[in-house]
Amino acid sequence: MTNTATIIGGGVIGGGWAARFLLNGWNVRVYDPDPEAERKINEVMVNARHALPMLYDYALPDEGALSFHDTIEDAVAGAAWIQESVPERLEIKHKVFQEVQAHCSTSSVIGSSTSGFKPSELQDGATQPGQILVTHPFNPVYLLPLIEVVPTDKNTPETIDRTKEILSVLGLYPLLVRKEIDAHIADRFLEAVWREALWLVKDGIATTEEIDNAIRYGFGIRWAQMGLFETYRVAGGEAGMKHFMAQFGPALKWPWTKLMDVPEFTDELVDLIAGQSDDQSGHLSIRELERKRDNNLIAMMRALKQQGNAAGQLIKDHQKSLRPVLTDANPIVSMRRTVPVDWTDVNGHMNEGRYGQLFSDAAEEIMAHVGADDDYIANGLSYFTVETTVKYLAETHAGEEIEVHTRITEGKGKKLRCFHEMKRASDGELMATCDQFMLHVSLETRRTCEPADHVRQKVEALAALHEEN
Ligand SMILES: NC(=O)C1=CN([C@@H]2O[C@H](COP(=O)(O)OP(=O)(O)OC[C@H]3O[C@@H](n4cnc5c(N)ncnc54)[C@H](O)[C@@H]3O)[C@@H](O)[C@H]2O)C=CC1
Ligand SMILES: C[N+](C)(C)CC(=O)CC(=O)[O-]
Repeated sequence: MTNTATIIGGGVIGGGWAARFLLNGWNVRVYDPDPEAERKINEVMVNARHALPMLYDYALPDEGALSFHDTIEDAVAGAAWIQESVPERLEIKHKVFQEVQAHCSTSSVIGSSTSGFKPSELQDGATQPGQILVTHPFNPVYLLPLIEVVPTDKNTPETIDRTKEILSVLGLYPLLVRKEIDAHIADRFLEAVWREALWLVKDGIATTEEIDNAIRYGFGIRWAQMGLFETYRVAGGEAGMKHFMAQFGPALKWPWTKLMDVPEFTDELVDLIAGQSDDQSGHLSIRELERKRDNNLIAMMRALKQQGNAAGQLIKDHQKSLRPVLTDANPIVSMRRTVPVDWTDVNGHMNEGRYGQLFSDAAEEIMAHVGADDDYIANGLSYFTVETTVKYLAETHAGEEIEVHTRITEGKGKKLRCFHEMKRASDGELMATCDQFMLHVSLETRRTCEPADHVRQKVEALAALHEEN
């Protein structure tokens, strides 16, 4: 039987929750008095359907059914999970819980998206307080996995387990907050950074864009892969966390922040932090952690490069200056590069799919060399590959430098055939070959056509040169 979730309040966050449930095969019933709610949720769904499936290598379950309801009573019928996402006002949330609990099953989980209220404040005056707990998400809920689960002692261990279990089934990461506190864990950081940023803007130190750049070109990328403490453990060098705290401890007394209410770095606190850091990361040496960090950063920055975003666009621009100018040799060295970490697979070597990428990139360099460059393509002419034969001859691994040597083995009219040899740069060992047959096309009709004269002539000249093998 399909599970049912009820979303009370279908704004930014409620819409994200609805999408997360629907795309994981749950039926979703929405209650929101705003007449625009249905349109807004349907718009969120368009983005979510585009985004969430791309995270996975396998298809998601069939989407659940979405329905809108005029009353809370109707909306909560049959719901295993009820997610409250109404505005951050305690009196509105209390009123909603009263009505929800008057009609829902006593076995439903009632999660609140509240950014900052403590669960005990939410439970205050409730008919069945133990049914309500904080399940605080992060925008966009359909993509970001963190859910802060904040219970009180009124919630039974069974309720907490069930909550965590359902969230996990939805692909979410339930982080149990062991003690309730205003704004939970993550929003306390966001608040600290937000408040500092407000001061920097107000005091004319930085613009909003400069602040965003300070985050996204540097520590923001770092945080995404190692968080705060593991990052600082590595920053302590071989001596680790204790050294980091000894070095930067005095800064707690310096005016490095507007938030001057800081804890004293007593021996007890230093030992507590260093001990927890050892438990968390002590199984890896600093060098291993550095390697892990670097591999993560490479994978993330290469993903950002693909999207042309901030640090990724920077790499893209810089890489233009690294692009070699090809020369008319026999063969042409069409590509020289290092195997990146995200090209390897379960066997620890370059995945066969990436050979296709490598030879395709080499072919693009050859295309540009014969005049089928970015401007030519922008004018509606290009080459499409119609056949490739790849032979895998020796393994290659992340970090290895490789070259592609290319010969044009057929170059007449619409036809362009390349024979690529992938070699290890250090000793020239042949590692793979690719016989690639391309046809010249019009990007308008998507059908073959004759190339422009200058391209045809260049292709023919290179084919003649490469015949002399
Ligand atoms: N926007 C954000 O970045 C995040 C917000 N949250 C929390 O999620 C909750 C909702 O915030 P948003 O979605 O941003 O607000 P929002 O303003 O986008 O959506 C609130 C929705 O609740 C509806 N609503 C108002 N009164 C209602 C009622 N009595 N019954 C049912 N629906 C009602 C409104 O029509 C609106 O569609 C808040 O508690 C907020 O702190 C949590 C994480 C992030
Ligand atoms: C600004 N905020 C307090 C509403 C932020 C959150 O609660 C979490 C998020 O998505 O940033």
